[in-house]
Amino acid sequence: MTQNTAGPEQVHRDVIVIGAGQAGGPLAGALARSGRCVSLIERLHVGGTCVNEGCTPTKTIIASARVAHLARQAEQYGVNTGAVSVDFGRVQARKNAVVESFRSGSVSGLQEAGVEVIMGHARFASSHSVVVTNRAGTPQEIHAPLVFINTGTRPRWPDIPGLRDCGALDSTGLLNLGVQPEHLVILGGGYIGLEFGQVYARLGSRVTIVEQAERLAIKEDLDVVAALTDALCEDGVEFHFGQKAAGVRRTPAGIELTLAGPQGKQILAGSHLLVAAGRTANTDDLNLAAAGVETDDHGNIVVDEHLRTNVDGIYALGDVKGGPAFTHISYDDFRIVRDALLHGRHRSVHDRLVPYTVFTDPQLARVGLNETQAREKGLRAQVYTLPMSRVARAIETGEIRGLMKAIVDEETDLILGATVLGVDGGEVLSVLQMAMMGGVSASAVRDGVFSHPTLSESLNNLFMGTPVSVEPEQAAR
Ligand SMILES: Cc1cc2nc3c(=O)[nH]c(=O)nc-3n(C[C@H](O)[C@H](O)[C@H](O)COP(=O)(O)OP(=O)(O)OC[C@H]3O[C@@H](n4cnc5c(N)ncnc54)[C@H](O)[C@@H]3O)c2cc1C
Ligand SMILES: NC(=O)c1ccc[n+]([C@@H]2O[C@H](COP(=O)([O-])OP(=O)(O)OC[C@H]3O[C@@H](n4cnc5c(N)ncnc54)[C@H](O)[C@@H]3O)[C@@H](O)[C@H]2O)c1
Repeated sequence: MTQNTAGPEQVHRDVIVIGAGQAGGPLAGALARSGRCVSLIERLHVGGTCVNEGCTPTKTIIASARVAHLARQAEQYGVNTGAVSVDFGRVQARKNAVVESFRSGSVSGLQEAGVEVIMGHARFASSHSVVVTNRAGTPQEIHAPLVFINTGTRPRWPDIPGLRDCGALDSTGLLNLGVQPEHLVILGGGYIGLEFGQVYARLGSRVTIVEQAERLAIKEDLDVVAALTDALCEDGVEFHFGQKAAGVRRTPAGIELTLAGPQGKQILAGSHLLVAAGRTANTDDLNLAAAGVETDDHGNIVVDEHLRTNVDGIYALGDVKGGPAFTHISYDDFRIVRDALLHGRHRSVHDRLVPYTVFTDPQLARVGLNETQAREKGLRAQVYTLPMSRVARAIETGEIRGLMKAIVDEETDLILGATVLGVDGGEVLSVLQMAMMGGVSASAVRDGVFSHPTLSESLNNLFMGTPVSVEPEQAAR
């Protein structure tokens, strides 16, 4: 239904979805297929961060970097390759082709479902209306009783003198850079810093990561962090821990970062600077005040366990609610909302496990509790550990870096959490996660029959080992 008034054209729909990310696109499709009239507003690319500048492009170039790495190791396997060189243009072209195919798949899925996709930037005009100027320059005010916000996040640029003017890149900028950096300096040793750091080191760049914390991955157990740090150093990544950038400036050769740490000031020069210091919710430009939607001190939208904001009929899904910022979580947010609205099933965000995998090599994958957390909680638990150097499959394939750990409840023998730092760690972790989801005990996994020689088969060995109790003096359950 369309009305002509002064100002923007007034349009009425059943549903507005803002942002075509990992929740917004599937939700718009599901609601349209259920017969609702749905407008999906997206300002840049359908598919959002994951498809266009996140998971898909990074995992595609990680694959190229892994091939370069293996080719350099070829001699150890008795294979001669000659000198290994990287054609950076072809690496980028392969990545772009995969991104394009995923993106166009998302677009055609929405078209088939009958979703009206409007390419433009949405702003709230009231609690249940949104103004958008589409790419043809036509302003519209769209009204709907249901509004879903899936606007995601963007890179956070720390407030460092000179940072904005020195030609630094964020992850999106680096993915689009046509040349391979000679010396990539990375500010931040989190997910993005580590994945990009190893990629570029393996492609042939010099890489230096500056991390303000005293070590990597502060949420992880110390033995896991030490093994990950060693693996990355072995691949040529250099680290500066406990250092803050006090300033940065552009030089004829690239950039120069002034670091301030316990040892005083230090200058670090590089050809390019990647800012990988976290991300900020895309809420500041939504005019949320007009809708009355509440945000927290960081600008994240506040939601309840069913993803409802404080305003009736407005939901927020994905990273914009402050994380956990993963594609699988955003997609599950979609399923929670879809099931509540279309199938009358009301699941809470608290009912799910939140696994994650850092796609370094070895991958760092984790679900549930680690040893440190079990100790902090004073749980009566056992810790099982198996180095990858004792996994038959890893020895055969020559990829023995890392370790597996599992935390098991002393009383029930159920798995409370696991960390796998190893080749294909994310896949092995999923086996342990399935055991957690199904209430399968550690003894049952120990005695399970798995194909030989797979990485998963080594879970027999993990639970055959002698466990260590989480420090008994702190056990208080
Ligand atoms: C480099 C990188 C690598 C990553 N790798 C992984 C990985 O391996 N695994 C993993 O699980 N996660 C990964 N992530 C995180 C993952 O990409 C996000 O968690 C995921 O995309 C979920 O995002 P979302 O659905 O909340 O929104 P997004 O995918 O961010 O989509 C939000 C969309 O909203 C649009 N938008 C914003 N504001 C407006 C507005 N006002 N009007 C209209 N449109 C708007 C944006 O253009 C965007 O398309 C990675 C992220 C990055 C940056
Ligand atoms: N494989 C994956 O699942 C994957 C991959 C990439 C990104 N992501 C998601 O994207 C999010 C953002 O990634 P990210 O790496 O930007 O953030 P992050 O929060 O993972 O890491 C940021 C790091 O930068 C450091 N830092 C912050 N300010 C700094 C400064 N001024 N100087 C030096 N160090 C500084 C922090 O201490 C932290 O270690 C992640 O939290 C994750 O949810 C997931």
